[in-house]
Amino acid sequence: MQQRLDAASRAAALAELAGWRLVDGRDAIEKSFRFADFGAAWGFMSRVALAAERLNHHPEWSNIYNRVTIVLSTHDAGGLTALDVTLARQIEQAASGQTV
Ligand SMILES: C[C@H](O)[C@H](O)[C@H]1CNC2=NC(N)=NC(=O)C2=N1
Repeated sequence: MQQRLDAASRAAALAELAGWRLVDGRDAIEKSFRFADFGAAWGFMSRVALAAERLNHHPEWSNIYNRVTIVLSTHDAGGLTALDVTLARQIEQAASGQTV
C-alpha cells in the first residue's frame, strides 16, 4: 500500500509540477490542459491512458472538445501518494509541446 505524502513531499511535488494545484475539499491534485482541437486532446489522452496502464494508476478526467481536466489521487490510500506524482510527471511529458 502506498503511503500518503507528508507535508514536505506534498509541497515539493506542487513546486515541481507547474500548473497543478490542490483540489478543494479532498486530498488530490488537478490541472486543465488545452489543445488545438479534439484530435490533439484525444492523442494526449491516449498517451496518458497508456502511461496509466503501465503504472496501474489511473486518472479521474473529463474532456470537452479541446480541453482535458485531470484529477489525481490514490483511491486505495485515500489521498495523494508518490504514484500521483509519478503519473503527473508522465502526463506533463505527454502534454509537452502539444498545449495551446
Ligand atoms: C486493483 C487495482 O490495482 C487498483 O484498483 C488500482 C487501479 N488504479 C488506481 N488508480 C488510482 N488513481 N488509485 C488507485 O488506488 C488505483 N488502484
